[in-house]
Amino acid sequence: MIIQGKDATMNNPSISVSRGPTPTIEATGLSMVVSPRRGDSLTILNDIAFTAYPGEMTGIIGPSGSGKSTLLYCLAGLEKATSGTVLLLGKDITRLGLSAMTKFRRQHLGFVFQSYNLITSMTVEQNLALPFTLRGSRFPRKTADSLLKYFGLIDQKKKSVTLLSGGEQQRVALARVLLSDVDVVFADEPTGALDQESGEKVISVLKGLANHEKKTIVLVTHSNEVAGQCDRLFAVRDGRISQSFSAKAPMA
Ligand SMILES: Nc1ncnc2c1ncn2[C@@H]1O[C@H](COP(=O)(O)OP(=O)(O)OP(=O)(O)O)[C@@H](O)[C@H]1O
Repeated sequence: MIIQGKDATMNNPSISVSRGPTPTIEATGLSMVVSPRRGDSLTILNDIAFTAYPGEMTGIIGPSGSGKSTLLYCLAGLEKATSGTVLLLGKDITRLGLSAMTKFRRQHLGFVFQSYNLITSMTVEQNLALPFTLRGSRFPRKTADSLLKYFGLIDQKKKSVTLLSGGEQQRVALARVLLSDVDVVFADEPTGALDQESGEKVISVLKGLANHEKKTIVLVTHSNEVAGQCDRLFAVRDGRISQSFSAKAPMA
C-alpha cells in the first residue's frame, strides 16, 4: 500500500511511503564568483538548485554565456564552486580533495566534451583502453571494435586522435563512456560538431543509456531537438535557474 505522508506510518510499520527515486545529483545553493580583474567580481552561478535522477537524460539549456557549461563543470567536480554543495552519488564532491576527486571521477563519471577528454598523444584505440589501464582491468577489445564500427570510426582506430575532426573526437569520447560502464555521463554540446545523422545517433545512444540502463545523463545543449528528447530540463539565465521542467510532471 502506498500512501503519502509521514504520520500514517508511525503506528503501522507495514505501510510503505512513496518517496520517489533517490537523485544521483543534488546541488543546492551553488554559486560561482570569479575575479576577472583585481577588485572586480563576476557572479557566474547564483544560488543554483539542481537535481538529476538515474534513468533520465537531463538537459541544461539557456542563452550563450548564461552559465550552462560552468554549471556542468561544477556538477562534475571539474570546477570548484565558490559556495554550495553537490551531492553526487551520495558524496559531497565539494569537500573532496584533488586525488579523491580524480579517483571518484575515474570510477563513476564519464565525459563527452569537445575539449577536455581525449589524450592527444594517443591513438583512438589507446584512448579507449586508457580507463581500463588506469583501473587495472582487461580492455574489452572486441566490444571496442564493434562500437568503433557503429560510430563509423573503425578505420581510424590506429590514428592519433589529433588527426580526427571535432565530431569524430566526440564519438570516440562517447565510445569510451559506453565501454567504461560509468554511472553518470556529462556531455557538453554532444551534437554541436556533428551532422544531423551522427547527432541523432549520439542522442539516441545517450537516451538509451539513461532510459534502458538506468544511467544518469546530464547534457548542455543549444538544440531544441535535443532538449525535446530530455526527460528533465533546467533553463539557465544570468547564472540562475529560470525554469525547470520534467517530462513526468511540471516542476517549479
Ligand atoms: N574563469 C572565468 N573567469 C571569468 N569569466 C568566466 C570564467 N568562466 C566563465 N566565465 C564567464 O561566465 C559566463 C558563463 O560562461 P559559460 O561558459 O558557463 O556559459 P555558457 O552558457 O556555457 O555559454 P555558451 O553557450 O556560449 O557555451 C561567460 O560570460 C564566461 O565568459
